[in-house]
Amino acid sequence: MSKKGILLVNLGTPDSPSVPDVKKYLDQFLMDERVIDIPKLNRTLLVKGIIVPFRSPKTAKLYREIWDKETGSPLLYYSELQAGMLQDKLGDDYQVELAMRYQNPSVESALAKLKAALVESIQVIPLFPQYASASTGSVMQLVMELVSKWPTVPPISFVNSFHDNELMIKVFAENARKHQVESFDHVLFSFHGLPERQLLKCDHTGSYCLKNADCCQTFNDTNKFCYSAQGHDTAKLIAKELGLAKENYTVCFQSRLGKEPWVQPYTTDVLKKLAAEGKKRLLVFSPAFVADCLETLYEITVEYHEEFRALGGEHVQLVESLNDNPLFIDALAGMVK
Ligand SMILES: C=CC1=C(C)c2cc3[nH]c(cc4nc(cc5[nH]c(cc1n2)c(C)c5CCC(=O)O)C(CCC(=O)O)=C4C)c(C)c3C=C
Ligand SMILES: [Fe+2]
Ligand SMILES: [Fe+2]
Repeated sequence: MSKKGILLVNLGTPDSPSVPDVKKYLDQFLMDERVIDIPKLNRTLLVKGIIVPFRSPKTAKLYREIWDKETGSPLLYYSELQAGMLQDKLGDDYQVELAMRYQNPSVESALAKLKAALVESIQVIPLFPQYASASTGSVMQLVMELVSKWPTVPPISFVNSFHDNELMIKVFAENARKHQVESFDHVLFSFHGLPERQLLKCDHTGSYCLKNADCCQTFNDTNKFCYSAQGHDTAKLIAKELGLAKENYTVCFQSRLGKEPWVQPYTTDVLKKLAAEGKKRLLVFSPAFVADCLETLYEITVEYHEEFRALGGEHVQLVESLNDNPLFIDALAGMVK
């Protein structure tokens, strides 16, 4: 009997923390028309002429800080564990493959394995809880481009987002409890940032998102594909699970690239505000990711910690990501049709 194919796709990571490998990774990532969504000539000049040559040595240094001698990139390591655990959970009726949108294992190679196994259908689960054109949308586009060229196109389906998945919310809350939430002065939900332009593009009405200060803070039928609205909802659900009052947490956005406005408030501005208010200890969730990666293990754990201390704060504590938590694997299994 033929199997059902499951394709898990995360963002991607360089093959090694060397400058040439980081260059290759950033080049492929930032040349994606959904990531730097400007005309191709401008994108090429910006990415190949400025960002890749100047950013790669700096980014390679950061990757060296988080690279494990035995297991390599944390993002790839946890993604492989997740795929293996999901395969074990689903059993022989399924074939689970892992791919990275950028670099390796490539989406093309993972799809080729499913094709060779003559799977009867493919379900794609982009490993991003909140939908963004630059992440989920990009995975969907690439998979559709590749599969559309096959002589037999199998039944194919996509998970669009899972920002409110109950088991996922429980795992984030469970991971936070390990740090005694009540011992912190304030809690941050720091999401990966996104250019405001990309948020506006995903506003189907063309007249809702960013039209007033709190338009994305409530999740509703009009903004259900909005990355910011989904993020606020994820934060609200985790806060509810922990019994956190509204005044004790803040949703913010990190990792801005370039000079254009990105979704706000920026995490660095929130750190400044909280330090000025005399807050000393912060607990920080990063619920845009399902696995620890450069953005959590370096940007939050090292950079924001140091930044906050320099401002008079004492400690920034990261809440571990979903990683290899069996409940998260149950969550993934629950998404499988
Ligand atoms: C939530 C998922 C992600 C979205 C949406 C996203 C958008 C986005 N990212 C950049 C630029 C960079 N991101 C980088 C690292 C990075 N980004 C994500 C996820 C999302 N990005 C992850 C999981 C990681 C870490 C990967 C790892 O190996 O651990 C980087 C590289 C690091 C650096 O040089 O700072 C860049 C660059 C843009 C421009 C963008 C949306 C337009
Ligand atoms: Fe990113
Ligand atoms: Fe919005």
